[in-house]
Amino acid sequence: MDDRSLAGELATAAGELLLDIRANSGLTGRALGDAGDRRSDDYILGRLAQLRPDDAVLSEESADDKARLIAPRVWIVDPVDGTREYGNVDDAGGGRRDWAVHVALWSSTGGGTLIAGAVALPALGVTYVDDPTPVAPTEGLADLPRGDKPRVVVSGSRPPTFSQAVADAIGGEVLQMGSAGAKAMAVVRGEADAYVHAGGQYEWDSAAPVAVAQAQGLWCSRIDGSPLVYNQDDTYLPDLVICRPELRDTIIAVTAAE
Ligand SMILES: Nc1ncnc2c1ncn2[C@@H]1O[C@H](COP(=O)(O)O)[C@@H](OP(=O)(O)O)[C@H]1O
Ligand SMILES: [Mg+2]
Repeated sequence: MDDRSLAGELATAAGELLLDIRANSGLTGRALGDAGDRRSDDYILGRLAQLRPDDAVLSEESADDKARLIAPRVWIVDPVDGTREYGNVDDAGGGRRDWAVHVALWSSTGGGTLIAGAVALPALGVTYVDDPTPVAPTEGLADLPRGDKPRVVVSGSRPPTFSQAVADAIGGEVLQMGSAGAKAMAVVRGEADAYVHAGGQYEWDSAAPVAVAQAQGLWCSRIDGSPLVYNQDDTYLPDLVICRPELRDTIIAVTAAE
């Protein structure tokens, strides 16, 4: 199986596991988030060990083996992105939909680049991979259908200070949503036009979403316009912009000034 298909299959299967735990474990909140993180991590890393035994792995939920710094190929995994939203479950076993599973593959070729990625949105039953085939505009992740105004999606719990300034610059509005993967896929799905973040994040929060968004021709960078660089010793990668390419200059003029 090629790397893209494997990324997609692992993210999808981990998402199904997470839905099952959410519906049947009786857990909620933090305990559900912890159980989901652990089970999804065990599943994805177990499968990678079987199917790609020579590759290194960086995962939010496993100890960081620094052997990855000299490895030619590194899988960058977030077993549950939007853990807080995943744990937010209602009595019917449903709940919030803005959480994701991230599986990306980094290669040292050409100075280091993302060569595959998949973002599953299990609560919506969809998985996006780094495929250039255009994604048809799709509603269903945002609570409200979009109107005429461009939309900027930001963190619900830690929105950047410049959120409104970015929205004003493009004549748009701010929409809060959980999960970096869900927000990036909201841009891929056409439910939003830009995702901006600042103030803290790690490589696993953005690697797979960026691999998918880049394949769709979206602009992805740090808020100062510089490239996002992965598989670093320090995995802290605190800010990003993912947007429609025609909005890039206007948005980065605002975010770079912060
Ligand atoms: N200031 C910050 N510092 C560290 N991580 C942050 C952060 N803001 C957001 N994140 C991480 O980015 C992901 C998306 O956050 P948000 O939903 O707020 O947009 C979450 O990942 P996890 O759910 O995998 O922990 C969250 O922990
Ligand atoms: Mg995350």
